[in-house]
Amino acid sequence: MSKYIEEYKKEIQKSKNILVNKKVSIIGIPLSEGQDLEGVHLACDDLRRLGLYDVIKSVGWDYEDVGDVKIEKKKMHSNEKKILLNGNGPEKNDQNGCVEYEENNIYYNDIKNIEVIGKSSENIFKQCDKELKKKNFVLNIGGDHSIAFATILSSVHNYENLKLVWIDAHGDINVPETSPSMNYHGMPLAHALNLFKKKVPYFEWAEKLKHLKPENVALIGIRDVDEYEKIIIKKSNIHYYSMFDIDKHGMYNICKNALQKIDPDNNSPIHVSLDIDSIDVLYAPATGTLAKGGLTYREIHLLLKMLADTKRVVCMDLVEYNPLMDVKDKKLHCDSLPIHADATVTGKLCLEMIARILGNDIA
Ligand SMILES: NC(=[NH2+])NCCC[C@H](N)C(=O)O
Repeated sequence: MSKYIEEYKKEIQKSKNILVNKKVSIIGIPLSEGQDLEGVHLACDDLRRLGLYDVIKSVGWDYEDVGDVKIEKKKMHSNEKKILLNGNGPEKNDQNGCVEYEENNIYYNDIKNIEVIGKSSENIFKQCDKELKKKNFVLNIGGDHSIAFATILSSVHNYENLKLVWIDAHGDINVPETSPSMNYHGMPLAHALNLFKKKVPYFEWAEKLKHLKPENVALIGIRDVDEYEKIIIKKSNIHYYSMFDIDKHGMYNICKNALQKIDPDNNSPIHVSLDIDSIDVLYAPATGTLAKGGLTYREIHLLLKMLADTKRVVCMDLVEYNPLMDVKDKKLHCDSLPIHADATVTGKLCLEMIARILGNDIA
């Protein structure tokens, strides 16, 4: 065995996860209002059906499924236009008990479905906070990437010095002024970094909470980034690694470098936010914003294994899997996890990745 591999193995043997119990809290978050397609809200139930519990048990972990977070429905407002057209502070309640936002420049008024997202995010934050306090490994199954604002703030709230590894084809770091779609799932990283210039309706609950610091963030896998997003990424002081960087240096070196940058002392808790669209269409066809040239099966597994080897991952989001878009898979000889025989391609990959972040090794 080469010296390289021996050294790596020695290094990881030293560490032990003292941060979490060997128990996974599963939180289903069927929020799909951050983007335009139907189906992403079905992911958590789909993974439960395909063998989520057996997979977790088979890699030596216990689990507690706390069910799905309540997704708030949009209320009927007495003056609907007022709420969407004006972006103004919560001034008064209408007869349905709804907050109205009156005209001024304090609030963003045009982010799509922001009432549902803002109110549901408060529920996500609370549920996540409760599970993190149990010192379990918290697994948040989306839903679209909108869920990450609340899950990350919850991790930041519970773990001092939290580091974030965001794995994605996209930056998700648009601010409303630069967003081409006005879909919130393209903005949660910017929001968590507190880059928004105005307030966001229905997110008042988060205003006093600690936000992320850019030096604690590594963004890995980007390849479909909007014009202005590129500028935001460069100016923001986060550490970022595009597919070109991965091609050039290899995933092993990229992961080592990213961890070294965000956590030079190797002792901080890590939150992983994993968007399924980081992975190539070939291995993960079931997602709404597909981008060619993504991570290979080997690369994503290597990355997750190396993160698991830190023994400091305390929370993971798995987002943007849309079961309605998935395709049939065939059983292979090497399939060893207890995954249901009718699992589809992306669904099966999601379960394999969950096994990997919990420390299950590929031979
Ligand atoms: N989480 C995702 N899939 N994000 C895709 C974002 C696409 C685009 N950049 C936007 O802001 O609308």
